[in-house]
Parts: sequence; structure tokens; C-alpha cells
Amino acid sequence: MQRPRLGHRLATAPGDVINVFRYTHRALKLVWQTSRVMMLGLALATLVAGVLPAVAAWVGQLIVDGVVAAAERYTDTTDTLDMLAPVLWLVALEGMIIAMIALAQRLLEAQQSLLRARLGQKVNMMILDKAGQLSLPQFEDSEIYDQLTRARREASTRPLSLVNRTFTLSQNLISLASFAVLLVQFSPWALVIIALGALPVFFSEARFSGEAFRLFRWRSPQMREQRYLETLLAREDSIREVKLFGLEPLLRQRYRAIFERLYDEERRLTLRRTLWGFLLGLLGTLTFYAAYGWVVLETVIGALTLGQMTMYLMVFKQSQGALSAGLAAISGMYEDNLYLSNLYEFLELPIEAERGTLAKGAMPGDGLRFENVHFAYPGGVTALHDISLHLRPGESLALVGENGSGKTTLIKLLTRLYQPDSGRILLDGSDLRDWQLTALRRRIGVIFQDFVHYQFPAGENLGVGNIDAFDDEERWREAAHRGLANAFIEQLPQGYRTQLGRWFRNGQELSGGQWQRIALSRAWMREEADILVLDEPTAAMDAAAEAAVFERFRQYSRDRTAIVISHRFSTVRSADVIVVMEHGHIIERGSHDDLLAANGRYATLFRLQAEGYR
Ligand SMILES: Nc1ncnc2c1ncn2[C@@H]1O[C@H](COP(=O)(O)OP(=O)(O)OP(=O)(O)O)[C@@H](O)[C@H]1O
Repeated sequence: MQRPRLGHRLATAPGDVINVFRYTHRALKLVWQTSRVMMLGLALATLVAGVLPAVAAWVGQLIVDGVVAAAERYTDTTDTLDMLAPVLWLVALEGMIIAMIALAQRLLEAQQSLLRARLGQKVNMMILDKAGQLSLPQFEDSEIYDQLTRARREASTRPLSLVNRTFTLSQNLISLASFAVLLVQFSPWALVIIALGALPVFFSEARFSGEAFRLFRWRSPQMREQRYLETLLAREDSIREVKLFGLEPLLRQRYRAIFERLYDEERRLTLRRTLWGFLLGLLGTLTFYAAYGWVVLETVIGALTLGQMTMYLMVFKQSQGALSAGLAAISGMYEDNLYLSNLYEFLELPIEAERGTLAKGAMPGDGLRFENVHFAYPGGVTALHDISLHLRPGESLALVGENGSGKTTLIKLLTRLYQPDSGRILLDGSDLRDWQLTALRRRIGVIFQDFVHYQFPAGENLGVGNIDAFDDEERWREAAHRGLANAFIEQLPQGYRTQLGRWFRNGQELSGGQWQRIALSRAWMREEADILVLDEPTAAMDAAAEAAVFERFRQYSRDRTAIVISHRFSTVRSADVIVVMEHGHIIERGSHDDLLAANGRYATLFRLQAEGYR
């Protein structure tokens, strides 16, 4: 495995630097859109928290000088309260300023935490929206999957972090400017000393942020693998097999090994970051004490009053704090920008624009045509070669062939989950590409062999088959009747309202065959669909159930085009056309009787299966 190229380059050219910060304004805009009130509140609280410390330092100076002056004037006969009154007022003022700073800080934190929640939700929704727009080939691309995972893991907190840092930076810049006004009166060199102390840490932090980000990117495939192993070890649908095969130790060992490898890199980076942070941080301490000595010296020789000395020391300390906080904010912004680049990379993935506009074909009633269709999966071998076939409305087609011969792929093309590499697929005389996707999908009802077991109530498990009738209980019942699921659903504790699956409270798990009946009924939710496709719908059913299912299927699909994929010839034989596929080619086609008479592949397979039943 390749080690990450850590620390290989930081943005150095001016263009790069600007580029690195290019997401800042987008993050600001995002927060602005999320809540204007809170963003303005944040800005105000930041301003207050930025200006007040300098004011407090200045009042502090007035207090000390006031005390010294009072002490000088003090004699036994003076009215103490009268003399101290101005100083006491100043002390009260200082107390109020400190209270205001505390209030501003609290308000900052409260608004940040509320914004964090809203913004996290917003970014997650953006990611999920985008995920919904990706095409199937994009989903199957592991690079894109990594991008999605990275975006989901880190991106939701980054926009707010960026905004907070922008504000922290402004707050510290304001403080720094106000401190500078005070410090310049002491000496302009004081500013130079402070800057010299803080810059080295800044550069090292920026460098390490870049390295940390590259490490994060480099390890996203491993993180994904780790998550997958977690799923295997902790999900009910896999744990049964994992337990029976005794896979736990092996999987846990893999999980640990990935962690060790990642941890090793992380430890190296953390150690280096800490060491450099400490060494360069010493410089800051050193410059502070140099300045300290200088201020003390000036006071001793009488150039500064005691009050001024107290103020300058405080201002020195606080300017240094403000400068390093400001610089840390900049390097943090750089880091946030790197992570946001991930998010925006994902959000800006090109998606195929919908070009189709047709809601009706050019030749209604022509049915379905495949014309010399070729197709290969991205990066895979050719799965379909030169497929041509024509199905008229009302005709039924059965697809048979060995595993991997291309039957399901043909259906995926028919439903436009993938596009042919060459050739055309026509519905009612118009290319599928020219059809409006929603209009096309409304006409087709498909149940794939790996249909989803939704952890929803039974009725909704049917409702998903037709989003327009999702909640329609009448339609659920009708569909369940057609799919032979009504009998067992009605016996569930809450009938159609019974939660299915084991994930949630009171969930009822179904048998494989019962789930298949649910899936079949789902297909019947699409009353307006005139093309029905069942990809091995009855594999988990007993023979009697299968016979009953197909009896119903024939009854209800009489005026529709029906496509069935099955390995059971008893199911297949009644279809109008049977197509035999092998390695992506159609090798035979015809009715059951034609194919038996031709005595080819179909006849051999049919006899083989019939033998088995004898
Ligand atoms: N998503 C995919 N990406 C890449 N290759 C795929 C993908 N799905 C299927 N294939 C490959 O395409 C070929 C045809 O697969 P397909 O699923 O169409 O076969 P099938 O005839 O439906 O098989 P089965 O009877 O096992 O369901 C196989 O060689 C398979 O490895």
C-alpha cells in the first residue's frame, strides 16, 4: 500500500492561497441563508467581545493611576470616601465591562451551537439531495462513493467552523487593532516583537493542517472498509452467517489491522505537530518576557507610571493571545477550506441533465423494441451483445439463461438505470432517451430479485411501489390481494399497520417467501403501469404458491406487457415468447413448443429440470 505523500506541498503561489480560501464566501453565504438573525447576532457579539478587552485594559490603567494619585494625596484628615469615589466608580465600570464580555461570549456560544445544528442539517440535506441525483453508474464508482463518504463525515461541521473562525479572526483583529493603538504609544517595535513571536507557530500549524487533510483523504477507502466490516459484524442481516461461519475473529482482526495502520500515520503526525507546536510556542513566551523586561526597565527609570506598566503588561499578554488566536483562526480556515473543497467537489459532480420530454410515444401501441443493443458496465466486460427483440402490448416474454447471462442487465436498460452503449431501445416508437423519465417509469412496474425489505409498516411496504398512492389503504388491499399477500398480512398483529423487519420496536420479521409476496404486491400498486417486469419473483416460494402467483399474474396482466425472469421452466413455459440468453447473446427465441421442437439449449435445460422432478 502506498503511503500518503504527507507534507509534500503547501499552497505557496499567491493564486493557490486565494484558491485555498475560495470556499469562505460560500460558507458565509450558506450560514447567511440558514439564519440571518443568528449570523447578525454572531457578528454583533463578536464585535463586542473584540472591542471590550482593550477598553477594560484602559480602565485598568485609570484605576491603578487613580489609586497611586490618591495614595499620594492621602493624609489623616482627608475624607476617604470622597477621595476614593472616582476610583471606585472606575472599578464598578471595569466590573461591568467584564460582565459584558462574559455575556457576549455566552451569546456567541449559544448562537454557535444553535447554528451548528441547523447548518449540519442543511448540509446533510444538500448531500442527500445530490446523492439522489447521481446516476447508478456514478453510485457504483468507488471514487465517487469515497467522496460521498468523506463529505458526509466531515463536511457538515465545516461551514460553521469556517464562519466561526472568520468571526474569531475579525474579533481578534479588532482587539489587536485596539491594543495596537495603545502599544504604539509605548513603541512601534513592541508590535514587531509580538509578531515575531507568533508567526512561526502559525506557519507550522498551517503546514500540519494540510498534512492532516491529505491523511484524511488518503485513508477514506480504508475508513470505508472499516465501516463495512462494522456493518458485517453488527447488522442482523449479516450476523447470522458471520456467526455460523465463525467469521468474527477474522473480521475483527481485519478491523483492528486497518485501525493500526491508520493510527500509526495519525500518531506520527500528532507527535510531530505537538513537538513543533511546543518548540515554536516557546518563541512566543520568550518574546513576551523580553517585552516584560523592557516595560519594567522603562518604569524603573520613570518613563512609565505604575498604571501604564500594568496596562502595557496586560496589553502585551493579550495582544500576543489575540495574535496567536487570529493566526490559529487563519490556519483553521485553511483547513476548513480544504475539507469544504471535498464537499463542493461532491456537490459539483456533473449529473446528466434530463433531456427527455416525451410523455407519449410516436407510435402508441407499438410496444417495446430493442434494436441492436450493446452494453458494458463501466470498467466491466460487455454484458449485452447485439440484442434485438420486439414485444407488442399484451404479449408476455420470459427470459431464461444461466447466471450472469445478462437477463437482469436487460431489465436495467429497459428501466433506463443504464443507457445502451450502442443501439436503441424504443417504447411506442420513441427512444427511451427521449422519454421523460417520470413518464417512462410510471409505465413500468419492476420488481428486482434483490428488492428492498423496507423497515416500514406492511402497508407502506406496498405503498412504496407507487408514491402517488403511498398511503392509500384501499390500494394496499387490492395490491396485496393480487400478490397473494393479503392472507398473511391480515393475520399480523396490526394488519397493514404492522411494522416489518427487526430494526424498530415491535417489528415482525417475515419469511423469504412472504417478503417476496410483499414485493410482488408492490408491483401491483402501479395500476397504470402497462409493462410489468418480475425478476425471479418466486424463487423463495413453494411450488403451490408459485403456481397460484402465476395464475394471478396471467389473470391481471392480460392486457399488459409482462416480462418474467425465472429459472423454473414450469413458470416460463406459458409465456408467448421465450428468449434464451447466454453470455449476453440471445441464442434462441420462440414459444415453448417451438423451442422444444427445435431441440436446442432450451429443450436440453427443460428436460434436465423435468428429470429432476420425476
Ligand atoms: N453493476 C454491475 N457492474 C459490473 N458488472 C455487472 C454489474 N451487474 C452485473 N454485472 C455483470 O454483468 C453480467 C450479466 O449480469 P446479470 O445480472 O445481467 O445476469 P443475470 O442473467 O441476471 O444473472 P442471474 O441469473 O444470476 O440473476 C455478469 O457477468 C455480471 O458479472
